[in-house]
Amino acid sequence: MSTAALPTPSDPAAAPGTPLVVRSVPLEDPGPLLALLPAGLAASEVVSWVRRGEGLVGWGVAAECRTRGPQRFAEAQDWWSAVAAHASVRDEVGLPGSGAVVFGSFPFADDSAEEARLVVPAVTVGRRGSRWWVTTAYAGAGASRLPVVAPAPAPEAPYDVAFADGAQEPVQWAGSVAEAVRRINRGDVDKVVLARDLLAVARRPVDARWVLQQLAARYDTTWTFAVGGLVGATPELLVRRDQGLVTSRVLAGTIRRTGDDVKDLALAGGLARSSKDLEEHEYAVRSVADALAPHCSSMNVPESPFVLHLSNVMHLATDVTGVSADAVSSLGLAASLHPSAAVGGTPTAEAVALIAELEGMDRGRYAGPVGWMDRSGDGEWGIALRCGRIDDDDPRAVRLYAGCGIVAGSVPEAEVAESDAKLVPMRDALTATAS
Ligand SMILES: C=C(O[C@@H]1C=C(C(=O)O)C=C[C@H]1O)C(=O)O
Repeated sequence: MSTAALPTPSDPAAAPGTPLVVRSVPLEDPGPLLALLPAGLAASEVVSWVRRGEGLVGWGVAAECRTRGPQRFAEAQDWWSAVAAHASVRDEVGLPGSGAVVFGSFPFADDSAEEARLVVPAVTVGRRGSRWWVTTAYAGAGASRLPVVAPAPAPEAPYDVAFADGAQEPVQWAGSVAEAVRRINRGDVDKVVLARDLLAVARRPVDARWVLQQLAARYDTTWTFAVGGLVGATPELLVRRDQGLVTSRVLAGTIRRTGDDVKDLALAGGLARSSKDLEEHEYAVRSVADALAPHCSSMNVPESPFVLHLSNVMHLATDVTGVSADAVSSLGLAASLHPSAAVGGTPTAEAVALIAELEGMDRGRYAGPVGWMDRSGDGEWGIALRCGRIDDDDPRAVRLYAGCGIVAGSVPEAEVAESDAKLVPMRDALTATAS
């Protein structure tokens, strides 16, 4: 694990490990959250967790931690507990997300070459309902200067983007799906989620702010996130812990939209009755309910799913809720839920091994938990889906990912089409032009 409390403009000489000084104050409405992100930042300096105009955005780095391997969640938790315990916090707002807050994004696999990224931004702006605030964080002594919080110049569209196949071409990936179906029929696993990647390369660095704004405008029921250069809009909330209430939105079972509302309504009805999709969904709900049960005193697991409509696809969805029965943080809950059967499979260990065998790629932080947490451990963690990773070293390059739950009844060509539909949000965000 490498940790560092990086210098900020207010304290250029801050030494690693210096306690953080954090202050939150109320703000007048400064304009849409995503419009406040300053221009000229590296993608890795931008954080976002925004849904329907509410949530958090941040920039700069007051403290950060990187870690990898099977202990990545525990190490991240230990680092944040120590940072939070030593921080000097003055919170004049007192809402979820005010005060000291950390953002994080974790690799899917224990053996990923990618690191988990934890960051406490130098500046965080939050909105909950009609209340706004700004939080500053810096390492070391020195006077806190309140930053200017105002809409920044609009980002430019990515320039001349070309797409190339990733680890497997669609035909090859269809072969991997067919092999997964054979393994399921042989009894190796009940369900496995297979993903594919795509490489987008622009002629100029991609501005994370552009991607975030495009995604938020089109997918208003999703959480628009950015942490450590991973940018996307996920419809799936792995877990929220908010003052003792635990919530998870489980998705599994998907159908593409046609764009014709009448047809889509009929398709939604078909999805809600499809035994293949209901089976796939049931595995995902079970895996979440089983993982949360030890941490909850009472739970509500609805018997049948509802259909969640997004602009590109519709999903079977179930909101599981519970009352927290222990002190496990939202990150601890996310760690015990990961990987749920929505992105891994059933049984978990066998499915994860099959993913490593058949996908032929490192998922990086795709399909891993992404979100934020405060000092009390409350926070929100989504599953990093419908996303891309802007390359740290070459910000013209973005790797996109999408996956599909495979069960006995899956048809390879249909899964290729479903994965294409799941790539649409990021593809569109990268190829849209300024209006
Ligand atoms: C794996 C992805 O999505 C997951 C798989 C789904 C499915 O197979 O129906 C639906 C929602 C997500 O839980 C993805 O978007 O990459």
